[in-house]
Amino acid sequence: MNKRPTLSLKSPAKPAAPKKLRASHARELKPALQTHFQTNLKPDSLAYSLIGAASAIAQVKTGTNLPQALAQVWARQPDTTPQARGAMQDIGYRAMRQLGQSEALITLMAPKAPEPLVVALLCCALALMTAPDDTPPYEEFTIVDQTVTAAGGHPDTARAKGMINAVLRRLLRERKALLDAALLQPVAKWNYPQWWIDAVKTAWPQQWQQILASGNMAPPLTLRVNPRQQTVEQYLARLADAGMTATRIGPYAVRLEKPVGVHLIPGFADGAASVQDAGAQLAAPLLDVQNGMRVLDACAAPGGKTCHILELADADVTALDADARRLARVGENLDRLKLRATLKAADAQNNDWWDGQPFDRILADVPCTASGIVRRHPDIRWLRRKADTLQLATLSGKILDNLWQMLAPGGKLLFVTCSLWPQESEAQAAAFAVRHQAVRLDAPGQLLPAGGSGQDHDGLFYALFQKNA
Ligand SMILES: C[S@@+](CC[C@H](N)C(=O)[O-])C[C@H]1O[C@@H](n2cnc3c(N)ncnc32)[C@H](O)[C@@H]1O
Repeated sequence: MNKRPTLSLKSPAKPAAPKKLRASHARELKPALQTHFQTNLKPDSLAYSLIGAASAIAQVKTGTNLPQALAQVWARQPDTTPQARGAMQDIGYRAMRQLGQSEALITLMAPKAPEPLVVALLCCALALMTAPDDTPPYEEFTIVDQTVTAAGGHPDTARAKGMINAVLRRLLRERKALLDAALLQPVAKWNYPQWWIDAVKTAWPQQWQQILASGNMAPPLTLRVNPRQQTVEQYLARLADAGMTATRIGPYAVRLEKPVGVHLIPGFADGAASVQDAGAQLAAPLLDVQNGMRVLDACAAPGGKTCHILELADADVTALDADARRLARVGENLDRLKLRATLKAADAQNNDWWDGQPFDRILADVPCTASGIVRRHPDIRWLRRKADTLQLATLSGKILDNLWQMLAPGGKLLFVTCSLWPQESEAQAAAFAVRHQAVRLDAPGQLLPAGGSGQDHDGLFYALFQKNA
């Protein structure tokens, strides 16, 4: 894998002066009024999925992450079928990827700023009607009709039925003019907050457009084949027998042509394969763990890299995470793969949990802004604030300093982030090397996100250090 994936870039278009949002539209959205309302819409209707997705989007606008917001909707509506969950998830993720454009369209068309759930419902409908590949997943008139039905099925949106109908029908009539006007604003064109666009331009002046665009693509389903159970070739044959087309894109990485639910992945329940991005699969081999070594995975949950380390070597692994609930998922993943590690719920900034025995290898996959994995988590860009970068870089610096004392002479520490911001990644690594006179070994450095038929991975950063013997 190249250090810095290079892709051909078009020269940036001359930026047009952005149109100002009206003050009433620019204000922070209020939380949805009746978040506990249970709809009577039919669970197999698009209207049901639309109002569910809209409720989740309204919660994201108040600071909840999308998976959690969707889980809250499903908990409130226990009748939601697996198909409806899938549809809500799909609509919710599409809405997040196109939020900038949809909000700009609403500003252009709505007479005054609508209530939060109305905006969220419109964002869901507009994301379906303006699908980036020009193939709406439903007939456009069905989307309009079902959105109006959805609005009628919830007290926070019922009074806006007429306005919603008018807005969506106007989009059908005046699509090109409206989109041309909306896309003059960078936030609408790129679908990221302005500070995020500026930060990517500053950090990656040659690649910023490609980076922003790749963050808006739906991610592939990449699997990590468990070499304790079979070779990659054997697993590819198993996939082919199941009628699934897949390509090998890394030493253990296999990308499915069509993503499927985990329950449909051959051998998943028995640990034949796990879901993991191809870039994330570089960590365990880079750490170079040998049988019998003492290894610390200091920020382990949900355990993707812990499990990969144990698939490659019979090591004595301690998996640490500050979040006990997330740590439980490491245990579940280890059980599925029939692997063993010592789990500790503790803070990697402290050493009160440490028995004083040095580790031969330490993996520090530190908490970060996650700006490199936005194609998987399109809500992150709308939830993060600019100041988070500095706060998280300060925390990860403390974690790294604390872990260094636990490393045996001659041992290796792998520092990983899923960030695109140099403050969290290269600048952090360089400062760390100076503070501790750490030897820097060969590692990929910043991997910019890449998708498509060639390389395919998230945006990750790797720096490998060795302690003088
Ligand atoms: C990037 S995720 C780790 C992903 C994991 N290595 C994997 O591959 O599945 C970062 C993790 O750090 C944990 N974390 C945050 N602050 C921490 C701290 N002070 N000490 C230990 N873990 C922490 C979070 O709970 C989160 O699970």
